[in-house]
Amino acid sequence: MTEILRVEHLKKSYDGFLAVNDVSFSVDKGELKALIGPNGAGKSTCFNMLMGQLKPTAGNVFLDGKKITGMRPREIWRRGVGRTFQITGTYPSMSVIENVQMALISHHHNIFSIAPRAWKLYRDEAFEFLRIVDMEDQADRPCSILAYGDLKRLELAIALCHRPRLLLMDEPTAGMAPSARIALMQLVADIVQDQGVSVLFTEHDMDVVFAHAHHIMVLNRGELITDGSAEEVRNDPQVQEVYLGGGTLFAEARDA
Ligand SMILES: Nc1ncnc2c1ncn2[C@@H]1O[C@H](COP(=O)(O)OP(=O)(O)OP(=O)(O)O)[C@@H](O)[C@H]1O
Repeated sequence: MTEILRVEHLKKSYDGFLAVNDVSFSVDKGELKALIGPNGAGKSTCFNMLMGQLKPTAGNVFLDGKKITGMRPREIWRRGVGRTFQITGTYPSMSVIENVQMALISHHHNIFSIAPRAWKLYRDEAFEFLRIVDMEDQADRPCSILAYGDLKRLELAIALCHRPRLLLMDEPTAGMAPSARIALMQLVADIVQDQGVSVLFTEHDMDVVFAHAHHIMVLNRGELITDGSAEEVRNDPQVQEVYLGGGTLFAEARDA
């Protein structure tokens, strides 16, 4: 497999406190990889450095072999790294398809196409993206009345409009019912397989992680303690110590 993302010796210190300490890993093309760890392990800090929102204290990030460390978020996004957030960012006053059309207008650099003409633009293409997330029958519904799980799927369609080669998903199933979580991640896994996009995601729900991730990395107190298959991670004594020996993650998974 060819790697799309390489992270080398990444470090982030907040006033002397090492939130991420010497983390190195890679993500392959077409890979669905999870970054897990207890609360405060450094997952968001790591994501924010990959996306350019935070400047690393040390270390480097390479996309397709090119150094992107220290680049602005927009430049990293332009190079093909997309992101979805824990809190969805759709426009509630618009319909489902209009939200996708807005993303396509931005993708095609057509931001001067102001309404009313704008709503005719890219409608067929928008339908294609809604089809990918199985929402074409909801195209003309206002976003404000969508169920939370549908909003998440819409957000995924919007992220795909920019044809990301790598998608970073920060707790994609946060706030969802357990059955809806599995369904959303199944959709993501299908997209990875059908579109060849790579996905790196953080997640607290272990059922979701172990059901879908090709590989799993475990971060604990800023350090990467393992990076392997579900089987390797499950049997890793350090991981068992973190989660069974007083860590919070298994408890959260059980209570979910
Ligand atoms: N801006 C900041 N200033 C100081 N400390 C911070 C800042 N942001 C995060 N931290 C600390 O860095 C550590 C890692 O935080 P981070 O949010 O990256 O963890 P996380 O694994 O994403 O946690 P969670 O699962 O709860 O979202 C925590 O101890 C946190 O308190």
